[in-house]
Amino acid sequence: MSIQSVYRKELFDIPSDILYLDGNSLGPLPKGAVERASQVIKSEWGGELIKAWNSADWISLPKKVGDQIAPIIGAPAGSVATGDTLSIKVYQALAAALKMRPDRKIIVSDNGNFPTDLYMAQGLIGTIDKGYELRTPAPEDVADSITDDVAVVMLTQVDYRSGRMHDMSEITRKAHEAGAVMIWDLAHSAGAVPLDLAGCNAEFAVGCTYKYLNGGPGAPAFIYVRPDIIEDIQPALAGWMGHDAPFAMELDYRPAMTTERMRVGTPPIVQLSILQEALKAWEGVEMEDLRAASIALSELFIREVEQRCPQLSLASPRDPDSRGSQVSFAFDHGYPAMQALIERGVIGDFRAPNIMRFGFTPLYLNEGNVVAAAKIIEDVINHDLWQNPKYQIKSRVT
Ligand SMILES: Cc1ncc(COP(=O)(O)O)c(C=O)c1O
Ligand SMILES: Nc1c(O)cccc1C(=O)C[C@H](N)C(=O)O
Repeated sequence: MSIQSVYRKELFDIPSDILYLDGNSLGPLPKGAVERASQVIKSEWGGELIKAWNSADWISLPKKVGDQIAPIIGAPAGSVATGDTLSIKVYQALAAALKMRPDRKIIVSDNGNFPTDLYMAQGLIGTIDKGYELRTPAPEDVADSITDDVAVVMLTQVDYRSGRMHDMSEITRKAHEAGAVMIWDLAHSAGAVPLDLAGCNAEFAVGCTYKYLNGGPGAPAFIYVRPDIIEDIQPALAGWMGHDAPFAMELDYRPAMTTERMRVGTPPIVQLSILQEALKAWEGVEMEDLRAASIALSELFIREVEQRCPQLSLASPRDPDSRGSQVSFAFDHGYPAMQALIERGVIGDFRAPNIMRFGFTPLYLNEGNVVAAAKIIEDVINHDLWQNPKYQIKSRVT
């Protein structure tokens, strides 16, 4: 395997002066996206008006896109529904999972989870009867926290700050042994690491498509439900698009017999079309090859940065098998340093309190880019370029 085998930068529109190490937060623009969006807007919406639900088959788009995502996450066709935001999908999965264990009240997550997942859990248990408890042990204590009274284990596989990766099959096994339902958030995994959802047997998985899958800002989220349990799942957000016959306009909710029951309302057709176009970049990509390339790039980056900048300390697991597709360094002046890097064309991001985060996306990054980025990081750190007062103003959102 060579890094070249998955490299297809020609499919993306990335400014030539940018070294983009933030595809773990927002993927770049796929070249076909503009034409596709314009076709959907001008010809389909503009020309066909409401007829396009049939003539352009908008109605099937959420399912078609779910089937494109399925092989990337190791799920069978028909098991992935798309739409809404990831926060919504977390809520739906958790609500359905709690219904599956009515006699249990404990949810286990971890204190490294992305805040929205914890907030959705807090919001949900605040609306149902009292007695539910959300436990957030340290990630390394999760396995020991899965006791026989736990209803649901809800984790993000790859930690958004450090890139530390939970062992999906081992934790799922542990959860099932304790009689708990397992939910995985794959926001930082889908398109980043090989996944075998079917093999790990988890009941639910959710994820977003604007990171490694390059669907664009606000791209629809996805939800996987293990096919053998779908008919017993009671959707908490029982929207008409999850109904078995939405256009029958029945007064009572009757859920679709597939994962489509996890859909809620009208699908975002323009974003879904862009995502469908973006997912073409994955055709012919073997996830094992992508992983090998991701590890090669990440290892090279760590070596280069550690050699050049002893002031930065690795905040990701050193063992690549315990890391997703990102590398983080802790630096007390991480915020201004990242601003200085961005101004010099190296785009990563900063996460409080001191994490400089860099994503490795082998579809459009190669070794040359990694070495070039490390040289610019060396310049910024070793010449204290971050000390310029203009970088100290905390004006950036991300
Ligand atoms: C693990 C995780 N869950 C959820 C989200 C966000 O969800 P949403 O797309 O609803 O903003 C993110 C990132 O934004 C994330 O990293
Ligand atoms: N979803 C985002 C947004 O709407 C604006 C800025 C950043 C994001 C992100 O995706 C953040 C990301 N989940 C993270 O890992 O920090």
